[in-house]
Amino acid sequence: MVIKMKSQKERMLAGELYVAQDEELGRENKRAKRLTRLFNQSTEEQQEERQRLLNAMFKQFGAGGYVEPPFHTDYGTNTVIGKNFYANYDAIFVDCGPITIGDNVFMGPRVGLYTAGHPIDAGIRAEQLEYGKGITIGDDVWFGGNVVVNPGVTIGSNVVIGSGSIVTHDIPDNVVAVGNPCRVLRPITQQDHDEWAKQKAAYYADR
Ligand SMILES: CC(=O)SCCNC(=O)CCNC(=O)[C@H](O)C(C)(C)COP(=O)(O)OP(=O)(O)OC[C@H]1O[C@@H](n2cnc3c(N)ncnc32)[C@H](O)[C@@H]1OP(=O)(O)O
Repeated sequence: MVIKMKSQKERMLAGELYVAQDEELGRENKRAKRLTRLFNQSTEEQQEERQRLLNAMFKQFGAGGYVEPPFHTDYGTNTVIGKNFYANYDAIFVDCGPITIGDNVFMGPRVGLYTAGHPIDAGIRAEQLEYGKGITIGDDVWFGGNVVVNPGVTIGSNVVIGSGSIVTHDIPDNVVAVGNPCRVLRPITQQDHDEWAKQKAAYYADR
């Protein structure tokens, strides 16, 4: 009987300890570095080229999406992004674990999705063993600037995460959440809808 050893990539995506100094992972990391370098060096006149690079970079990049350079990611191939995505400058997606982002997600500048973790034990950490835990984000989420999302976190749908938040635990649907550690500030209600519908009506009446 032949017992197939799991690859470091398989271990990584399964959330198990793995070693990143590996041929397959090195190749995929190099590919991401090349694509992000080309993307980050592109100009505002090269929108078609930017879209091509974004489509090549991620496992899936939904229609109508845009990323403002500079952008950085470890692999890109472990990240699935829904429709109408927007990330402002300096987003960093460390996708050692899978990153899944729904539709209509907006990110302010300097948002970090960090799936990677290293052992708390210093001796084992120095042996280069590490792990990734996936991050999942629902539909209709707006992140303020400088938000950090930690490994293993799930954020629901129809959520606003305030600027500067460090999201260490799951966040449910239909809330504004803020702070370090990020906690639910309040629900998003019909009153929010009515207030913003009033402002929208005033905008269109004024054009
Ligand atoms: C796609 C892009 O490029 S976006 C551009 C970047 N923009 C940003 O980063 C702005 C993000 N906006 C925010 O963080 C806003 O504060 C929002 C949307 C979370 C505000 O939500 P609101 O429900 O209107 O909250 P409001 O401003 O009334 O504040 C309520 C309380 O929460 C606190 N609070 C609001 N935002 C934050 C925050 N980011 N971190 C910590 N506390 C906060 C307020 O201080 C206030 O506390 P208090 O009651 O003790 O005074």
